[in-house]
Amino acid sequence: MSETIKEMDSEQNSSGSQTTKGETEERIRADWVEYDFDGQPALSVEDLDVYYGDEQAIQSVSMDIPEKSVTALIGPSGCGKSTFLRCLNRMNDRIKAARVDGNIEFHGQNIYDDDVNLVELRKRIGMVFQQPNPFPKSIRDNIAYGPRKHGELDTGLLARLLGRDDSEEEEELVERCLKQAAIWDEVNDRLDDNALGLSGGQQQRLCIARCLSVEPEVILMDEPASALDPIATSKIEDLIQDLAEEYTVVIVTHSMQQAARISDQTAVFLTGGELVEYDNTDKIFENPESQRVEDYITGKFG
Ligand SMILES: Nc1ncnc2c1ncn2[C@@H]1O[C@H](COP(=O)(O)OP(=O)(O)OP(=O)(O)O)[C@@H](O)[C@H]1O
Repeated sequence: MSETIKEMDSEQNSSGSQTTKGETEERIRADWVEYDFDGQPALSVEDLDVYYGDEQAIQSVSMDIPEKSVTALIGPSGCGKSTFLRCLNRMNDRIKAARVDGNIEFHGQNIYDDDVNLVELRKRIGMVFQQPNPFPKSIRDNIAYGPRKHGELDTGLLARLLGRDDSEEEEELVERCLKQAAIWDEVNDRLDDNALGLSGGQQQRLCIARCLSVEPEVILMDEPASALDPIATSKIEDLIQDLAEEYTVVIVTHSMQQAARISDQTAVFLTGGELVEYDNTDKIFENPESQRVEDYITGKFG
């Protein structure tokens, strides 16, 4: 693998002539060691390229993301981890300069097909960001907002008058999501308080509970603990591992220790948006195939 990368860096093939993009992609694929896992992929990424204007941020990435497990995306700053993560629920569509080529299959459909309903897609593939971003509303409303918006909960005066008040269902949903996100015990006596009054770690767990309220299958997390202290981080890490029993979690992290602690498989991206190695987390950290990955993990660069 490392030889391939060196060759690619020089942009010359063995006969000394310039390498075309097609040849480069072919070589990435030819050298690629497929990550073999038991079970089903939740998402299958094939030949993904992402450009911001003329700059390529992701280069011909293919990978299957196993369901109900934690997949960590690691690599040095600017290597494309967040860009890749945002492709998985089409958040890059919101960035004007971004252009995405390739396929990402979710339940047999390419999420980049024209007829994909983005609201529905992002409901099934939710996202948690680096900075906790609760709505400036009550704790209860943070959880109930999504289901109300999607028409799954009907509450309030009109609903009561029409005899289809879902207040009881809402109470159950709020409790279930807050319990799943391991924050119920800390907030159950103040559900009507403003969420902005919670600590950073509590706000982040509330955001995870909010994401769960619309019953996603996949949860994308972009450095969800990087703004938190070690105790809050540890709670988020425990929570992520618990969630992976039911959900597929994909997490971008700058912390190799965190990836090693909580993930089942790790994908290592290196500069230029190449996915250089993707394997079982123990294998990546103990015996990587690629010299460049070993150098990165042992701190020789990055
Ligand atoms: N909205 C944008 N517009 C233009 N270029 C962008 C945009 N977002 C990212 N990039 C560029 O794409 C490349 C990959 O960025 P990205 O944020 O995905 O990397 P990263 O690995 O997540 O970095 P970090 O670890 O620092 O968050 C970088 O060169 C970055 O400058």
